Amino acid sequence: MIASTFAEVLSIGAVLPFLSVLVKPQMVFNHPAAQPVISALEITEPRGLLLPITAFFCIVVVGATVTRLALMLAQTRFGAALATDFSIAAYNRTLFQPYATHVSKNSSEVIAGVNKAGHLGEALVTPCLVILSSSFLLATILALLVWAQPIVAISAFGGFGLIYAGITLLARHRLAAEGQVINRESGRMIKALQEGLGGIRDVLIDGSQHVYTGLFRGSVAPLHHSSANILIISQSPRYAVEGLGVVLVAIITFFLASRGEGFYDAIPILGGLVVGAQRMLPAIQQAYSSFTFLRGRLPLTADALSVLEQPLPAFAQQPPPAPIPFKRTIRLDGLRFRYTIERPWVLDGLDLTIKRGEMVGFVGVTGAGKSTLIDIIMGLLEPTEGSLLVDGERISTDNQRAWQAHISHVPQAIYLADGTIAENIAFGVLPHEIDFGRVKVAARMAQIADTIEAWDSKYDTAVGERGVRLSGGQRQRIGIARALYKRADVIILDEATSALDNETEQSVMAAIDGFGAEVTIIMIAHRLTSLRNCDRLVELANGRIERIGSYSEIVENAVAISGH
Ligand SMILES: Nc1ncnc2c1ncn2[C@@H]1O[C@H](COP(=O)(O)OP(=O)(O)OP(=O)(O)O)[C@@H](O)[C@H]1O
Repeated sequence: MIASTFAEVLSIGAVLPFLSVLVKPQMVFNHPAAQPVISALEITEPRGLLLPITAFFCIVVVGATVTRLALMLAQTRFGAALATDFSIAAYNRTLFQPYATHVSKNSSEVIAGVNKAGHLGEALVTPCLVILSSSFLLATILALLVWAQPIVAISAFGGFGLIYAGITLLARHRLAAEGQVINRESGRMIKALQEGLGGIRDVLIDGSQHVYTGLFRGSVAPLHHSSANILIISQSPRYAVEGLGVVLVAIITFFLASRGEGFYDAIPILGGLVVGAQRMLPAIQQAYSSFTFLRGRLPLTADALSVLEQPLPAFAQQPPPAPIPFKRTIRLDGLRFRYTIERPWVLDGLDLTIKRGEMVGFVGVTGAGKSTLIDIIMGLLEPTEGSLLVDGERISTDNQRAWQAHISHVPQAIYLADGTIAENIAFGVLPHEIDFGRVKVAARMAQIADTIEAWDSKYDTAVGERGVRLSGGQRQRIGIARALYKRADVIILDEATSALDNETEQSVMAAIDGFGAEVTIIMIAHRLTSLRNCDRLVELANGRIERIGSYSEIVENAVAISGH
């Protein structure tokens, strides 16, 4: 920045001797400061100065241009590097938020937050850098011009400054309002996109494309309108100032030329002013437009900073912890849970002990709290009151990671990544670290190996984005194979076999049951027959344990439990 400013100032300063040599060569030839150059270059007459001074002037101008370019490059690269860091930090911090935070937010809100953080570079850092470097350059050039021609410089640039200050003052409320619109509508735009594309099957069947296009238009139109307004506010003074600049040069020329020393004497000063203005006006404009951009993106910046301020738990910076010992029991002790203080208790005083190696099924009518309970057992949600104990040790934020290292979770809806079958079974493992032997064993146990091995590319077959090429039952078996690949000793199945036919379900369950006393299995299933291999069934009702018994004991009441 200093080098660029120095080069700019030098190029403006070089105008004076250059034009002086053109109009008053004799005076420069006799000037004491020119003597060392004259004797070094062995110049004998005034006109001989023309070539060296022209060359010097050109070199200085080229040098100034190159340093300006270098400064612009450095600023842009720096902004881009920071934007990358901000995006990664925002995504990382968001991923590390507790599950309770995630369930309390709309996913489009979360995506919009991470997205906004990615724009921090262009909305905050680059404008600040531009304002800083432009102000430094402006102050230096102005000091030089004031030193050379105080009255002319102050009146000319004071006029320009007043125009910018006036417009800034007038437009400040408008800018703030447009900034609010941009911030609000950029979030809504993501929401409209997500809802339309997320529910594409229903959109196609219902023919409701125009509804979602309308929603999208409702946010995109004000978003672009406000961005355009900010652009107009930031660009409009340029035209006024450019026009005024020409008028000012004409007036100053008139006064300098009519001062008596004649027009020729005024040319070097005028040249200096014109070059000074040519450098200063873009710098003022840049600083001003960066300021308006910064001002207009202030609400967005505030939102983005709040994403970056999300706390990182201590374990985020530590290597994965070793699993805590689990040899005997998982115990729920006076467990109560509610999502927020305003909401009713979902679980209201549960006491239960699950022995290692046991297969326990949870049943209960819809909304009874089964999913909430397994989220607590998995250490995703913290009990509001009471505790979850593993071998007598209370699970809290400090050791939840070490407990989760034991667990594999198979949800009803399996998320499939856009990768190969092997990558989806060894989910979260880098491709070069996948143990293919283990992938095959897991696939065989999940009753999906025959299907996969019948495909041309076998385990390297690509799964389309979100697994559209697989049937519901195939997806569930991939999910089960994924849990088996992890070789966890606690497997939690949440409606994980609902899309399988009875026969496949029984083969999968028999394979899982075959793990014996090493593996503890906790299951939820609406179809009671899915739970027939369980050692015990626990029936939840109104947030409490209604009954505990064997499959045959509970199944007598099957109709009442399932609510069907
Ligand atoms: N994120 C949440 N925020 C607030 N309340 C919730 C949330 N998730 C679930 N609930 C409420 O908690 C209660 C228990 O829900 P939960 O999903 O645990 O029941 P469930 O027995 O698993 O039901 P289902 O069999 O339908 O899956 C319900 O009343 C539900 O409305």
